[in-house]
Amino acid sequence: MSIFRLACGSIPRPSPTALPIFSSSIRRSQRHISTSQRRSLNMEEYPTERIRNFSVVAHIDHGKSTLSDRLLELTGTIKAGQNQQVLDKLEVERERGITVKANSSSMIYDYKGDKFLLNLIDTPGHVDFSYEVSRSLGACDGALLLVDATQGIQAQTLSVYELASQRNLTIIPVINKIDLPAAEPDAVIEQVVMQFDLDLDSALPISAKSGLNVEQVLEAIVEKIPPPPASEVSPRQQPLKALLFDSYFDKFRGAVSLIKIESGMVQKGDVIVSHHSKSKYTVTEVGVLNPDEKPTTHLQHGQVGYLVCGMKESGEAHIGDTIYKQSQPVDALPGFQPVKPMVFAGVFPVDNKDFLRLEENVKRLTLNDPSVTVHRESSNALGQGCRVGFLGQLHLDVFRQRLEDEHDSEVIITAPTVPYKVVQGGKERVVRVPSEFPEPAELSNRKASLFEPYVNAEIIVPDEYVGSVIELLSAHRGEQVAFSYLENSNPPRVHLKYHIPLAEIVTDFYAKLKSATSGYASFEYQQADYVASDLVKVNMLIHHRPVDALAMIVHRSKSMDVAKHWVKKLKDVIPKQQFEVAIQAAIGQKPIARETIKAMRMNVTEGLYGGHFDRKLKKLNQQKRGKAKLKMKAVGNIHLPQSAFYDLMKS
Ligand SMILES: Nc1nc2c(ncn2[C@@H]2O[C@H](COP(=O)(O)OP(=O)(O)OP(=O)(O)O)[C@@H](O)[C@H]2O)c(=O)[nH]1
Repeated sequence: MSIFRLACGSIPRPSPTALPIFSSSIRRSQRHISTSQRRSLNMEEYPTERIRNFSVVAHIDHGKSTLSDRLLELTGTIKAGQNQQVLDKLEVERERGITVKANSSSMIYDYKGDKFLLNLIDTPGHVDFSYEVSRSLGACDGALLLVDATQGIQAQTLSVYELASQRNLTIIPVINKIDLPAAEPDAVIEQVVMQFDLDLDSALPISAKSGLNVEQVLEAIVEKIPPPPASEVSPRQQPLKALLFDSYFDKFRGAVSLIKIESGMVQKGDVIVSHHSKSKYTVTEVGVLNPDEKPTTHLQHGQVGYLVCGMKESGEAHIGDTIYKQSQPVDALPGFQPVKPMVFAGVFPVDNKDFLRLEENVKRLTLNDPSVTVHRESSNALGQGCRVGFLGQLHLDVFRQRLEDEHDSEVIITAPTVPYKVVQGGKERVVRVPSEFPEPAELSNRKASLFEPYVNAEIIVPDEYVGSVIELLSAHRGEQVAFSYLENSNPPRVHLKYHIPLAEIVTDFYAKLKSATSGYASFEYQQADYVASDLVKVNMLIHHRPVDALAMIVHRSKSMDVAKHWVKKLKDVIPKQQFEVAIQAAIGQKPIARETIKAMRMNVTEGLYGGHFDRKLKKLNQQKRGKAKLKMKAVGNIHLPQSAFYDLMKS
């Protein structure tokens, strides 16, 4: 089951249209320090029983990155008092204070006289990035389930718990932010323990910010999370089997893979094979992230670290791949579910000359993100561009921001569309661009049937807002599946389950939910099924000519609202002409909404003073006749500048 989620923070936070993602190439390449500057760590000192691989999972903003910082400080991995989210290295992550890319760091913890190697894998909180959470958990034996003591369980707490328990991970509930006056640690502990059927004594109330009780978290990691399963045979005698769970790109060394060794060992000079591509590589370096790269003598059974082997393209480091030694072939590990993009948008340069640069920038940003797809697309109105597929709206917004932040490119991103299915002549095809949508004639003859993707959504909301949330969901064509109260919640909170079209939640749903609940709702979704649907394509016509880049596929019940909204928006950005301009929205040939931009009226009587009434009248009549001529001449001559598209899509 592929997982697609979108979360709505329960604390009001910056607009979701400005959040970040993708490749960690920039961040991680900064980690590379020349080998001579680094001392190798002897991994023989860390047999499996002294290793703990764990993750921190939580709803957004519940404090994962802050807790990670404290753990790194307490173990002396980073200097205390830096008070910055060490694992959030992307500019956008720092700026927005959110994690968008899973990250990891190893730390050495002295516990009762023994040294333990703790491998922490930080995960992003936003649900669009939950594939990152899922694959990070694949490298772990346990997870800290972090819950904000002022907010209690949120929609994503439920989903990350689900992901962790599916993988049979040991879960330690950690109740954070107990320093806040609004914190209710006892109630939240009870809520978490009851909801997930956990041991009451296992819950740890902490403040990641002040460090209160964080030492206990380290102790619990060692005591409660099991070490990776031990093997009877020494790692040197076992065949190497390593799971590639993440990668980043370094411009000097190529793709650097993050691996978990399931069996055997790997060291510099080994010839390894990718199970996925069967390509062979010679290992040039192995090590751990501490949090910067620290080379090690080798990596062995149970350990998590990085591996450099001359992979020139980031795509060669295939996430979920199994790595083995050339001399000892092994069966592949289960790997990961491939994630499919569910939101598609056209990305075009504001200036057509910039296309190649834009394409290169888009590709660079998506290098390390296997969930993104990029294909060339051309539009009559916008010229050459790319059609990019994302996991969700947030994923798209993050991409846009990173493109603008890191590559200094202004881009036009067309209205997002979801993948619809068309069954025609017994054949099924997926439509990701409105231009591929069947013509109304084909639909009216019942030669084609249409299906749209639905999701299973979960919302947790204080009961005072439940009425407005239900209203919002039904306005977005959602159907209620379940309604229940969360236990031990004060104020009472409702847990809603809905079946809702994906298209309804990829536009402004998130913002509406936040405003309807003052930010107190949490929301997430999983891809569900395809349902037969009465869909239409709405074409936008400017001065009777269709503008392909503005066409949209919508449910028939929404077509009128969408049409009115877009003709109005267009009216606001198209400059006045010397003739009247019709802006229409149409289904097939049939217009369903119209706005008119009145002609620019020049004052032709300027300079005629006093009683020249006849001359004024003559001038005005001349102007009228001139306009009629102009109107005819100018049919089809409206040129909508790219900058107008930019304003249109931004507004
Ligand atoms: N008062 C208080 N604030 C905290 C505590 N832990 C985290 N915070 C604050 O909560 C906010 C969110 O913390 P993060 O560590 O960025 O949360 P996160 O879960 O990593 O967020 P995402 O990466 O966006 O999912 C920040 O403003 C932190 O300073 C705590 O124990 N007490």
